[in-house]
Amino acid sequence: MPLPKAELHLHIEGTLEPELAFELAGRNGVPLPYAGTDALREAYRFTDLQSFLNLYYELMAVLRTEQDFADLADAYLARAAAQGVRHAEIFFDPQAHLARGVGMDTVVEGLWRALGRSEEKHGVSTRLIMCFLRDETAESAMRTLRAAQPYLGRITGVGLDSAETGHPPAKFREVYEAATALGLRRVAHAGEEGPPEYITEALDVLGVERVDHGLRCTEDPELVERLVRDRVPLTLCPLSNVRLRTVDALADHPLPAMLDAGLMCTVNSDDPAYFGGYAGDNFDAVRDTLGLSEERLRDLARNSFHAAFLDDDEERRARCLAEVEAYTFG
Ligand SMILES: Nc1ncnc2[nH]cnc12
Ligand SMILES: [Zn+2]
Repeated sequence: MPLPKAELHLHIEGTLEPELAFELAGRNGVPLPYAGTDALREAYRFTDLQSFLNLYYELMAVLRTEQDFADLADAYLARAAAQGVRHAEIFFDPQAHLARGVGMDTVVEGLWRALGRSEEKHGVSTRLIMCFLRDETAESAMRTLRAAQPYLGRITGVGLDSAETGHPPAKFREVYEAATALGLRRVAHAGEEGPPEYITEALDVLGVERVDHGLRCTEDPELVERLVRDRVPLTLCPLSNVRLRTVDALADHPLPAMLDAGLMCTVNSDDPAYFGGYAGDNFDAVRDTLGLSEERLRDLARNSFHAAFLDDDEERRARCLAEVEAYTFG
């Protein structure tokens, strides 16, 4: 039995496995410029974030109907559950779908078909976090927030993703203010490829409650001190960092040093279909390659539930934390 954990950094579009991509392409009559799943997997050789995003957005073309989004989410939840995920906070990128003529209703209601049954079917509780594409305009983000207003019963928070460099968080100040006024929780990708200043800005200007990645905080000792003091959760994604060449090799990943520094780290999969593994695979990789002790792994699991947006279900948080304490490593 795997260690129970919450996954807090997961793009649902990044769970599109080649097999499902071809199945949906066939179902929807969408041509794919790859001979088959092996040829598609061959394309998963990324040099940086942008090289990945190009393929990530291209493959989304196969997602057209509510059932497509439901199938995508259900496949992820089954895999996540098998790797010990008990709670998942799932990002989606509405602008990437709206731009292709797929409506907010199709995306949210489709995802909800799977998420609404997840606790019963997979034993995984869920939250939905709507991300704004930071390489689009602030006006587009604001229009997207307005388009999502009828669905706020299904959406817990907002996030910020896509190409980071040259797109500082402050660009989205007004959108985050509006999201806050609507009662939404706030996270943002920062310090994945971008500088530590983007992390500070996400905290100060956007008021984020967690930082997605936050890897480059290690370059700024004062920022590290602040993140430790304020117990700001960081949603790290070790296998993603290797595939996108944010770190040279997993053995060089700063996770052990970040834990030593007292940072509230969590381990997540980001885009598991593209980066070689789901949440449990990321845990296994950091255990095997970075030599994290069982107590360190348990800390990561504890952190994940403490950092989860479970304030409206403290009973579930407590139950999951009790499972972490009771877990015996095999
Ligand atoms: N790792 C990542 N960074 C930024 N945007 C993303 N969108 C999907 N995965 C992402
Ligand atoms: Zn991400």
